[in-house]
Amino acid sequence: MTKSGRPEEPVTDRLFATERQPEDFRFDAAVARVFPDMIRRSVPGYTTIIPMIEVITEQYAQPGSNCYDLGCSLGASTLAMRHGIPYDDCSLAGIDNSEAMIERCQHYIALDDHPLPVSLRCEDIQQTPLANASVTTLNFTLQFVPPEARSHLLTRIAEATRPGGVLILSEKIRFESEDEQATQTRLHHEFKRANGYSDLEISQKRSAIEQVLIPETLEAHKQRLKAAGFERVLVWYQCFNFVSMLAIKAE
Ligand SMILES: Nc1ncnc2c1ncn2[C@@H]1O[C@H](C[S@+](CC[C@H]([NH3+])C(=O)[O-])CC(=O)[O-])[C@@H](O)[C@H]1O
Ligand SMILES: O=C(O)C(=O)Cc1ccccc1
Repeated sequence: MTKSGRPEEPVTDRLFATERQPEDFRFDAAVARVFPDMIRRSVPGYTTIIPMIEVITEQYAQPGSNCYDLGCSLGASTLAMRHGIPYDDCSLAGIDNSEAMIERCQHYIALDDHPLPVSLRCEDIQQTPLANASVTTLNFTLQFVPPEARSHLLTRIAEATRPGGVLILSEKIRFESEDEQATQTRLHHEFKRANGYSDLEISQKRSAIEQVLIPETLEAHKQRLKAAGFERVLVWYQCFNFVSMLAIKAE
């Protein structure tokens, strides 16, 4: 933070640039500090998905409902939702279990001059209470929840969602076909290289996230969302192995 309590100017992600001891990736203070740069240079489509979350929120928010951003990090998706909600009687909550993220997120929310209040909670999304929801966002967060806990969370979200409400679910995915998996992974790595990451950075980050970020197939996501209680699931964005889905509750 600067002396004025504002987050400093964008910081370049060099966390994996020098040789490190293997250690699982965590959303700690070092990651929170470089996060805007890291996610923009690492996730193909992130800079398109954020403004589209605003567009989708505007379409599906319902008056008098609650909107949730689960795994809000520094609040990029939260702010997109805030700007999309066209009613002043909606509530918006951003939830993340990383203290470092929530602390910095408070500053970004405060810097955004907008009348809709945002409540930030440092909580595990697997336990956080959800009710009367119209739009819920999981923008690259479900992938960090243990696979065996994903159905329970999605069922809680579906049950808390009003008729006609939605879940925006963005995920890194894997592919059934070994060939496609190899090609899409290579293209993702080329995207990272084009954004200035070295081979060492790419390979050390890959090892660090291996046990932490568990991708599933698009088919597995679709089936589980339907079993959880969503009527329709569509893919509205894909770039390489990164997709965003819209899961819609029956009217
Ligand atoms: N169980 C959990 N409970 C709460 N938070 C969690 C949990 N597991 C992980 N997180 C949080 O989920 C966030 C995932 S980042 C989201 C980007 C954001 N949505 C964006 O649009 O900028 C995506 C990425 O880094 O690829 C991190 O802040 C974790 O602390
Ligand atoms: O960097 C990667 O290779 C990813 O798959 C995306 C990512 C982005 C931010 C934190 C963890 C993983």
